[in-house]
Amino acid sequence: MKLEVQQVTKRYSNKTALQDFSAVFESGIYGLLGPNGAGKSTLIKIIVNLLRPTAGRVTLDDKEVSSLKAEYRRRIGYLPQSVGMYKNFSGRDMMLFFAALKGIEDRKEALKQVDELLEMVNLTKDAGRKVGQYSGGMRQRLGIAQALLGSPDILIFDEPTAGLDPKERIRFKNIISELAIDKIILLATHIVSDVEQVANHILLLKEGKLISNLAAGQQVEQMHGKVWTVETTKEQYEKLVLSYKISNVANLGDTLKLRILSDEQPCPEAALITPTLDDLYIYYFGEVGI
Ligand SMILES: Nc1ncnc2c1ncn2[C@@H]1O[C@H](COP(=O)(O)OP(=O)(O)OP(=O)(O)O)[C@@H](O)[C@H]1O
Repeated sequence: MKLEVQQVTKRYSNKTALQDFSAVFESGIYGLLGPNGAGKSTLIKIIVNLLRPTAGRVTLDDKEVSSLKAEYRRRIGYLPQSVGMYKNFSGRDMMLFFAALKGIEDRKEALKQVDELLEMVNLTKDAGRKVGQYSGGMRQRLGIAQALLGSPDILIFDEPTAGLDPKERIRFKNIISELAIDKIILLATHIVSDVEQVANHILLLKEGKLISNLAAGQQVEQMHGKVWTVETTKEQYEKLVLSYKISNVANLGDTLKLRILSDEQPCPEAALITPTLDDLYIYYFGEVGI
């Protein structure tokens, strides 16, 4: 299975949201990382064939996805940033409705899948409650469950952990890891920890351009020799922050312990340390991805 995005550009009137984006997705988990407005949702909508690119194309096993229609829709599970739901439906009925949209016609099969997925996202005991009474996190979990209906072999999640508490975030990551065999999974997020440890590949998207696409380990590897630690006074910190990107500041009482991102040693006392994906994010995007 090979999903290929070929030189895709998307312009919205005077805004270029995506510029000449190319990537090949084969089975594995791909993390698409970028700050708000980077173009992640635009790319995803183009991949799932909800939006037409201004230029370029998307193919699945060399066939253009726009020509595959229902066949392609059946193979895709998609969690948009916001899933439309009927407030008066129970969680289970909402899922049965999604199952019908997905083309799962056999009622018994639909019920089986719905109950399994509700269990998977920890909503079994709330399955009979109205969706209108669900918390944001519960609705998000229902959204995740609907994406998994029909066991699609391509799963695309836009900001999947929005509204989830830490325990549910871990649960989501475990679900994804278990499902990953022989599937293409794409997770778009600005939250580094969403893709850390779970993604095999990391794509960095900045202002509509793909700036890096590497195996997860290689992404972090490229930061070797660029991450420094140093203990400073507040005054020294105020000087360093003007010239360097700082990925973390720990308050030690009288002093501050800094993580500095720099190609050269920022000050004589600075020592090199092992980089993380957080460091990479701040190196490229200059902001904290929490
Ligand atoms: N329908 C639209 N019309 C005009 N501009 C748009 C439209 N949709 C998105 N944009 C712009 O395109 C750029 C990319 O937006 P997009 O939603 O793809 O980014 P994103 O990385 O998903 O960000 P976020 O996480 O905030 O959704 C942004 O500058 C956005 O304002």
